[in-house]
Amino acid sequence: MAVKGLGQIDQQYDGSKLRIGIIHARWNRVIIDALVKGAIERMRELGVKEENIIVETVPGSYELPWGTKRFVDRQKKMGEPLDAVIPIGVLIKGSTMHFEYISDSTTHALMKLQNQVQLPVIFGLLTCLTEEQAFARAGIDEGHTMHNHGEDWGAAAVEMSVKFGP
Ligand SMILES: O=Nc1c(NC[C@H](O)[C@H](O)[C@H](O)CO)[nH]c(=O)[nH]c1=O
Repeated sequence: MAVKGLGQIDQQYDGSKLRIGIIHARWNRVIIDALVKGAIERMRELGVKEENIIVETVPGSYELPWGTKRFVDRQKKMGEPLDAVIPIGVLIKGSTMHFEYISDSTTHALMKLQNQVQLPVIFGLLTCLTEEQAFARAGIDEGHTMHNHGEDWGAAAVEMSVKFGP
């Protein structure tokens, strides 16, 4: 069994009554698309209906906190409230401190957002030092050395919604 990662799901939660949002950044798009696909596939396996998985995008990871808040508010206003939301972004270290500042500020903002929106906000931010690390965590590196972390995020969204929903 994998030492790291979600390992065994402790039980199959029924996602058939859930509506879950995914909001993803558009930087590092090939990796993003694999993560989003993994999250959707896992949620579909857990019974979440295709029409109840709503996908939105923002320019980059730094826009995820504000975009997520407005996304949740908009869905509520439309009468189609979300049970959980999965912000997804891929930050890859460059030659400046940009990576550190966005990673740290966005992580804290997403954590705090849960209390503001009173919903599970799943942590879907990959903060990688190299492209290889990012490809591996999206399950699309040469040797498929790791599972697609998007699957974990989809499973976490369903579990948190079912266990701790209203
Ligand atoms: O710089 N690298 C990255 C990045 N920068 C853009 C930033 O998130 C934001 O969109 C702009 O600063 C405008 O506010 N956004 C990412 O998602 N991944 C990166 O690796």
